[in-house]
Amino acid sequence: MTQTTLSFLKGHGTENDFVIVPDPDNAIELPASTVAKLCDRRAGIGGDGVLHVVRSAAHPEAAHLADEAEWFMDYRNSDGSVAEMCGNGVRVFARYLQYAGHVEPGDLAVATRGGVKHVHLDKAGDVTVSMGRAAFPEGEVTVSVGARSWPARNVNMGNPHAVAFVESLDDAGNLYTAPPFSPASAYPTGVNVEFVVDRGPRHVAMRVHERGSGETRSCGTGACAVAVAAIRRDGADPAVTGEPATYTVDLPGGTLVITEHPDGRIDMTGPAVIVAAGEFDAAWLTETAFS
Ligand SMILES: N[C@H](CCC[C@H](N)C(=O)O)C(=O)O
Repeated sequence: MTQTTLSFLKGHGTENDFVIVPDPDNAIELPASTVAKLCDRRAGIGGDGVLHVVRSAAHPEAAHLADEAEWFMDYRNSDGSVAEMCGNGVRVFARYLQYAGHVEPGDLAVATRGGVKHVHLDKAGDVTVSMGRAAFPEGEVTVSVGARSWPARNVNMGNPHAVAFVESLDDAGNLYTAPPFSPASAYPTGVNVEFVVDRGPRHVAMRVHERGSGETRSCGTGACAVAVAAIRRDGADPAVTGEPATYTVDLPGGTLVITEHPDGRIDMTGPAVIVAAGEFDAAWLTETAFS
């Protein structure tokens, strides 16, 4: 019996890693169970999420964006859930498009569930994504670890974030489970929770428990949420000062540089690496058990 294989690649941005599934015509079914299999670090390929690479015109959620962005990043968390946006994912997605010869280095647009993102891609080195503007939903929220709780800043980067400033990153505990938040109504579809400490002027460090993936080594939208929360805590809001504010965000997997402009636009700059390319057995993908 001839085996049918499907291509995949592995990539990461500050060690937030992804299984890349090229599928220009949107022909590969990716239910949550299949995504979880691909992301399983023992029985599968392993990753914090899947970047399903589809031409915008071939995907019902992106066809309306096809004139603006030829490619759609159909992002999934490692538990199979769908998220509106993945900042590290967009950088790796752009690097894949270059690796596959679909784009030349320079400026390109990527369609996402959080809208079209504009990317600047050099031949090698860092990638810059224009992440759009942060929103600050009303209402106080708190996050907890064990018996301790902290007030958190509610920030939306297309996806939801709760940003808590703490004394030590150890205060976050082991982050094996999602930190409880209150009120429950604040995040009806769950939330990415960031714990932040200061490292110096306009320099912070963070850990994150990501919705749908658990603790990751890095979160691009989370780094943006942390930066805009710190900018406002520090009285450096560019809409008030008229000056852009640039913050360095250290994560367990690397460093991202976030700039907020007076008009609210946020740029994120960081690495994006294609690690490997391979093929997996299509039959394995559809088997129900982790045999
Ligand atoms: N887990 C996130 C999506 C991935 C975000 C993160 N990997 C990034 O780089 O922004 C969510 O469910 O909203």
